[in-house]
Order: sequence, then structure tokens, then C-alpha cells
Amino acid sequence: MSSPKLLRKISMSRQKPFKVAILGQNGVGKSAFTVRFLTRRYIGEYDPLLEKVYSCTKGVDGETAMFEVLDTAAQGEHSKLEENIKWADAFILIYSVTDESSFQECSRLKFLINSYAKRQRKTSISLPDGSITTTPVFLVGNQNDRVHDRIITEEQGEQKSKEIGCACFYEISVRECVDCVGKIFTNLYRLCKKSKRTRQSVSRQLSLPSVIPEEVDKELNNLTLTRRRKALFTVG
Ligand SMILES: Nc1nc2c(ncn2[C@@H]2O[C@H](COP(=O)(O)OP(=O)(O)OP(=O)(O)O)[C@@H](O)[C@H]2O)c(=O)[nH]1
Repeated sequence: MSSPKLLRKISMSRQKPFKVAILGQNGVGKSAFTVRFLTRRYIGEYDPLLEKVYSCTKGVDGETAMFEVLDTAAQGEHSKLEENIKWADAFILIYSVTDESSFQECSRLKFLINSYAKRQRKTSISLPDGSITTTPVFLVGNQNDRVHDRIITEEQGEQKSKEIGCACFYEISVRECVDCVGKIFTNLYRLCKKSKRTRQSVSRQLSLPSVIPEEVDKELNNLTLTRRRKALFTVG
């Protein structure tokens, strides 16, 4: 008989990781935020050019959740940003409360998330409370320990979050708060799970499949490739 440990390993290997991309202007604290979540430690300095995906498991509501976290680097290159947006299931947009341009950058990033996610047909769904959500995006104002350098108020952050359609807003200090970052990830995970459940139940009510079944999806992909190959042969 299989041991519980082995069964857990098998079920984990079948579980899809929850992919979260951390986006924001340079210097807002994306790496500090990511490392706080992964290790609970605060590390001050990082290589600004390094872009990395970290993988970890965390306990959420009695379950083991698999996370993949993409700590993005310089956001100048458009194609790279598009690739990162397409990769993720959910997003955390970070700005620094001491930096106006990092605050404005979040609007641009949210706009791009909306347009790229739409192209991927990550369509919006209605939540039971009547609100609409697309790909979940949280807005986070960081560095609020720097009280004398603050430029963006908490109210402005909240206002921006509503304006650009983020699901939640937080103001934190990655440096000062150990648990804040973990809570943000946990809430994002819960929201995505809830969205998935709602989507499935709505689909059931409409007697539609919640997602395209894997085998149908494969068949469609094969068809596209076959057609492409055919077209290539014809041209050749
Ligand atoms: N005072 C304070 N400093 C912070 C906080 N979070 C990050 N920092 C500092 O801000 C600087 C930038 O942090 P990073 O985590 O490297 O920022 P980043 O967004 O990853 O920057 P790039 O890698 O250049 O994109 C570092 O010196 C951090 O120590 C915070 O909550 N409070």
C-alpha cells in the first residue's frame, strides 16, 4: 500500500503551480518582497538585472499550495513584459510611496495586463458579490516606513487601485513587516481559487465545460499544426 507521504508527493506532482508575477518600476522593492515571501527574511540589496522564477510550497487553509514567483527585472523591453504577463496566473503590482513615477507606472502595467490577458482569452467572470474580475491583480504600495519621504498617500493608493480595477490594495513596508507579504500572497491564492470555483459552478449551471478538456485542447492544437504544416508544404 502507498504511504501517505508518497500519495502526497503524487498529488503534488499533479498540482499545477500558482504563477505570480511581481511587476513594478526599478527600485520599488520587488526583490525584497519576493525574498520576504520565500524566506521571511529581509535582504537589502539585489542584482537589478536578475530576473528569476522561484518555486516554493506554502500551507494555505490546511492545503499545500505550490507557488511560482517571477521577480521581474527592468521592464523596458515590451516583448519581455508581454511574455511575463502571458506566463502568470496573477499579478502583484508594486510602487514605492516615495516615488510618483513608480505609482504612475502601475497604471501602464495594469493596462498592458488587461490587453495581453484579453488576447489570451482570460475573460472576466462575475463573482457572487456582483463584482467583475479578470486576471487577479493586487496593488501594493511599499516602503511606508519612509515616513519623511512619502509622496503618495494611502488614500491615493486606494483610489488608484479602484480606478485601474485591482482586486485588492495594500500599503506595507517589506523592511518592517515580516507577515504582510505572506498574507498578500495567501489572499491572492484564495481569490484565484474562489474565482475558479465560481467559474466552474457558473459553467455547470450553463451546462458548459469550465475549461476546454485537455484532450480536446490537444486535438485543436494538433489541427492548427497540421494546417500550418499543410500550408507550408503547399508553399514549398
Ligand atoms: N526603507 C525601505 N527600503 C526598502 C523596502 N523595500 C525595499 N527597500 C529597498 O529598496 C531598494 C530596492 O529594493 P529591490 O528589492 O532591489 O527593488 P526592485 O524593485 O527589485 O529593484 P530592481 O531589481 O532594480 O527592479 C533596496 O535598497 C531595498 O533595500 C522597504 O519596505 N523599506
